[in-house]
Amino acid sequence: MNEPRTILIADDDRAIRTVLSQALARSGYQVRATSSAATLWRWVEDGEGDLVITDVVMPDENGLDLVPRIRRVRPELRVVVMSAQSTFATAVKATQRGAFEYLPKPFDLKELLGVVERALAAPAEPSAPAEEPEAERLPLVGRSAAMQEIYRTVARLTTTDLTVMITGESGTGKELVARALHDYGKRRSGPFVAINMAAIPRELIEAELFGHERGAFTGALNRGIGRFEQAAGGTLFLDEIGDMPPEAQTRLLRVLQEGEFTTVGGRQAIKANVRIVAATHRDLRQLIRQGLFREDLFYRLNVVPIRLPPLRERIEDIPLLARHFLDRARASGLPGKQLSPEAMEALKAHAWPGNARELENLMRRMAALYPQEVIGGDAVAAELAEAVQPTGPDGQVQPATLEQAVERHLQVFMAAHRDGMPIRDLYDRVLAEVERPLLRLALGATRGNQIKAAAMLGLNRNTLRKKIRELELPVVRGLS
Ligand SMILES: Nc1ncnc2c1ncn2[C@@H]1O[C@H](COP(=O)(O)OP(=O)(O)OP(=O)(O)O)[C@@H](O)[C@H]1O
Repeated sequence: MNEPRTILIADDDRAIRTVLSQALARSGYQVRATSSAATLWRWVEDGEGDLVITDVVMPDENGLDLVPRIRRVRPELRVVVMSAQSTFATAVKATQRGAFEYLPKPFDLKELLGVVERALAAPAEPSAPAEEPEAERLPLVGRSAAMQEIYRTVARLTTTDLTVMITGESGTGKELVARALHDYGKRRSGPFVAINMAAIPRELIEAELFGHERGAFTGALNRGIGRFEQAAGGTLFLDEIGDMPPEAQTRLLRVLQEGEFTTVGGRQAIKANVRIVAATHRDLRQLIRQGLFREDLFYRLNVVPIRLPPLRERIEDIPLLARHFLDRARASGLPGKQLSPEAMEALKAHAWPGNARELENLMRRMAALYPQEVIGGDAVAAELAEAVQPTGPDGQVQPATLEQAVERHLQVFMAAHRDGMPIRDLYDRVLAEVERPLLRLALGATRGNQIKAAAMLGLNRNTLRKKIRELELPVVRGLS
């Protein structure tokens, strides 16, 4: 039988040491656990252990500082870093200093066991810790679970050249993530070149991307260098890839398959030397179904998908982001401002259809225009109420979905009651607000036929009757 593998754990939290030790022992590993970085270091120097799991903040030393030292004396020894300080900086530092994996706390034990298994099975590769870019001033802000997952993915991708597809609504930070992938990746000394498919006339996209020869089309007076060539040695960011015209898609697919391209009107193949990061706010799978996007190109681009969640799905990030944007506004010369707790609540209650960009714009506007140093809740509520809402061709406000429409109404309602009477029975009242028009419309569509209306709604007939009574809906006689 194989010798059991030994895992060294360093964490100053006794509960975590116990939980980890028990779980690992149950899985057949030998475990040694300590609360201090110094003891861990001694074990490592003595040649003990097959894997290290270490916390970041320990009383005597920072676990992240240990990682490169461990990698230097024991290059074969894998290190897993876990941290409650779940910022982008920690994830990037851990990876760049040579950690095998980074796990934000709290983590799932099953996930940890999976990581341990992978770490022990991975072939030993001596790695020189990369020289570190300044990780403290990292641009990505937010500590929600969703953002932590993104930090981990981005951190892992800094050591590869894999193609990445970033999806997310407008303003969620797609370009920022693309830049982070470049700035902290292997190609950071090369150029970062961005091209937005939606911003360039369709007939010029191929020439923009691949360059053109003199006389290739009307107006091509000289040879033009394309973005592929400009980005050589660096990263090419293809923004709004869903808007790429079909011919350009075919050409791009060929480049991805063959690793080389020709300019428009040219014949000589040029080697492509770019890392591709693509982004879109559109649903590419739907575009594929509609025949507007090539499925084979999608699979070539979607090697590592990163989905950026809308801001309303990570409300806990709003305070951090709001402060970050106010700090940035101050750094750019605007007066420094703070947000009152009520202002913060008002920000958290907003639906942010424009995501982080909308929040950034609001913070800049308030920093520039609001006279007091502390911004109050009323001021934020007033600004948000005035925020431009998406309008249709007839100038009517058009919330994108029923959920958004309901949310918007509820926000106004809540804001109006913030300082006044306590709200009661909200749940029933809101449901009644939705039920009333729903039943009215179903009855209208079936010309008052309750049997048909019940079938349409998927309700039992008696339930529908009861609801009609409760909601005091008018019954159209003679038709049911
Ligand atoms: N997590 C974040 N931390 C800090 N700033 C952010 C974050 N997310 C977005 N921002 C800021 O919000 C603004 C919009 O981000 P960005 O331009 O990257 O969005 P996008 O998804 O590419 O938008 P679009 O699809 O409209 O091009 C930028 O100024 C960016 O710096």
